Amino acid sequence: MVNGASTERCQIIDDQKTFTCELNNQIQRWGLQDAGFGYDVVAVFGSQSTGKSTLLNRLFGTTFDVMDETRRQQTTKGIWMCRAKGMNLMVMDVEGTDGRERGEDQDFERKSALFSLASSEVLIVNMWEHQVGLYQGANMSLLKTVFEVNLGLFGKKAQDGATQRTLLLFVIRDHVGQTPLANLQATLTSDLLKIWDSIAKPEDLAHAQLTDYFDMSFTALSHKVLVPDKFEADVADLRRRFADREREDYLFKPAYHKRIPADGVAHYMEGVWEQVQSNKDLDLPTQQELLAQFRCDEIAAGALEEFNVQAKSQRKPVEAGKVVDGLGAMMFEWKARALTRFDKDGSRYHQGVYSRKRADLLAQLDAALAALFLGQLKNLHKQALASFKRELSDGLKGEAYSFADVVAAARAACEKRFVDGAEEARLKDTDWTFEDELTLLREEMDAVAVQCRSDETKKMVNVIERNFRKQIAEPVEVALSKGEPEMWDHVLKSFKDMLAKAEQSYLTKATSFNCTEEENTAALATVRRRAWQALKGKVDEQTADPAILSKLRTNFEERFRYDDKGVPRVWKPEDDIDGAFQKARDETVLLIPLYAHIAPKDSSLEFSLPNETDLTAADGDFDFEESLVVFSETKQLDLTARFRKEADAYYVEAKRSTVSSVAQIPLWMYGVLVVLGWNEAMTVLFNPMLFTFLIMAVAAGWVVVQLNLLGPLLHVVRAVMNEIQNQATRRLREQFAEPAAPVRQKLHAAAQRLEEESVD
Ligand SMILES: Nc1nc2c(ncn2[C@@H]2O[C@H](COP(=O)(O)OP(=O)(O)OP(=O)(O)O)[C@@H](O)[C@H]2O)c(=O)[nH]1
Repeated sequence: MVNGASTERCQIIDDQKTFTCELNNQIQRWGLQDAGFGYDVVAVFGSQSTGKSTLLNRLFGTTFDVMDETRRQQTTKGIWMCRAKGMNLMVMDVEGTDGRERGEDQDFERKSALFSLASSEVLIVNMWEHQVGLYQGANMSLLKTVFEVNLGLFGKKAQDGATQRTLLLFVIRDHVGQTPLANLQATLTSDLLKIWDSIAKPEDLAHAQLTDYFDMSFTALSHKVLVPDKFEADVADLRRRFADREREDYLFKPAYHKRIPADGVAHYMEGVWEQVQSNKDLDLPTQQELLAQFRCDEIAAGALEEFNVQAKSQRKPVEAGKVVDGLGAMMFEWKARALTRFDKDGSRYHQGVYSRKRADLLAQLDAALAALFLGQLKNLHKQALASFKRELSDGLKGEAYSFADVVAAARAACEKRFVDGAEEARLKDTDWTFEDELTLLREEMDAVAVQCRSDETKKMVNVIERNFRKQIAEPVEVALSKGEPEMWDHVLKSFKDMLAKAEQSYLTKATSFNCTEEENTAALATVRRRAWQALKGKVDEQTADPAILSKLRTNFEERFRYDDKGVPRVWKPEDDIDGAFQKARDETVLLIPLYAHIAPKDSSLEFSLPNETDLTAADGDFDFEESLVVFSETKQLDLTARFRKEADAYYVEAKRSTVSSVAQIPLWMYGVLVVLGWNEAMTVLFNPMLFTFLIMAVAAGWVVVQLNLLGPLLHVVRAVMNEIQNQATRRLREQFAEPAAPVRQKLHAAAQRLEEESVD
């Protein structure tokens, strides 16, 4: 047999007694990885070259190497494994015993037998018919050792009290039929019982029976060479006993199964082999626990890896502050998927270990998800607070709103959104809560509402002040322009009426704000003070220098220039201008002290502002008593002086108007003019040409005036006059310049002559 690896079979333990690490992959290639408990293992035990590989190949369609007929030499070395054709069955071909190649070293035989027993459900004990009854030939000595060691192995009862059973299937080869199978069976059974009795048993298992641990079955196969057809038929029948679950003599009974899931077989066998190798007593429960730990860790790691990939996809947005829709559903799915994956493969292993590892995995999953949950809560909190602010500012637009209703609606909506989101993200099977976050959110929303209320109150006070300022302007202007003794009464009455309305409008609105008594008191104080300041502002504007002087002037004019009936006076020389002037001036001057203090005649109309201590800093310092003074004493004197000067001008003007009327041309002068100019007028009227000229001049004048051409005409006339003047000047210069030229020439010639004479 050649030790070459192939895809079909796999050497799990080589002749150097090393376990291969390829088995797991091979099981995958055989397609048995996910078989769970739905697979079986069978091994063969027997002397070398007794047709073991041949039998396995025929029975299970495996591809184990078979010895070449011509060379009787050991072919199977170590232990090989192959998947049976058409069955979920792993078949182990074990190196034959009594091997000449290994001499007297029975160590490997003992180990491989132990390993086969610990791993397989059915152990085929293969022997020639003639070996039956022979102690050495039938490997009875080896079986004795195996039984002994196995008592330690199988003797330990499982937690449920059951023992691990294995079927020993004795296959007698080359059965010629001379000795019936029943006889051979009886011989073998008695030999086995003898061996069992002779082995050294632990004290607590002194009465243990062979049948407590092993089931035995016997079958004979006809001679392969002498009666090949019969041999084939026997093999086929035996094959059916392995394959057909319906048969009564079906060999793979559930009791024989080692309860190792297919995906853990490789690891389990490796562990068993290590223990066999280290010559320790095999402790299968411990082995199974170790295997369970190893496999559960592996399965959990696989599940966790997939889970982490899924969780990572949402970690970034959550960390970036985004609220991930449907995060709870996703987390539930990832978690369920990881647990299902773990349960599917892990639940087949040792239950204690499985439960422990499942709890570990669950804790890891929950820890990873809790971070996402907390992140989502934080983001929901932020989002809820932001939308609360937004909804408040949207709801508080316009005039017709109830602050309390807007706040309550926004608060309920945002809280609901937060709770819904948090509830969605919370995994029901955890003890996660979001109460603290909700409490915090409520507190923050309250703080925002309080701040908003304060802002709104301020805004409202500002609006009231603005309206007040607009409304108070007219009554103040009207009252102050008259300058009557009761003007301050009118001003303060209007002021008080308007202030009452303003306070009422504040209180109406404030009710919906749920403002506290202190807040209302403070706001009303501010309203009163601002209203007073608005009034004072208007008064100041109306009593500024030009305005007050204009008012005094108007007042004076009314007294001086109009008579008692309001008719304008035309001063005559005989009128008492001085008396009227003095009276009007003095009466007007008396108005200055009236304007100087805001003081009503009716004391019930007096207004005062208490000394407010709770006014905000923005309102600044304010002295009410000082605000009642419009003009100081000095200012009054100044105004009086300035007014007097202006009044004097009126006096002078009045005086002048009488002088100009005195300087008028007397009427008789017009009579003299008519008499003296009578002849000239008659000449023009009765001369047709002059009269025509007169008519034309009048008509031209009328047209010029009608067409508004007087300006351009004057312009043209002026230009023509200038030109005439220029021309005249030029002509005159020329006239005087011409006679001077010959004189200059004569003078020039005389001068030349004189020069020449002096040279001579
Ligand atoms: N007489 C007889 N010969 C057989 C039978 N089965 C197989 N042989 C022959 O016995 C020889 C050994 O066969 P193998 O199947 O290689 O035997 P083996 O027990 O696997 O041998 P090792 O792996 O070396 O231990 C071969 O030449 C087979 O043809 C049988 O039922 N009767």
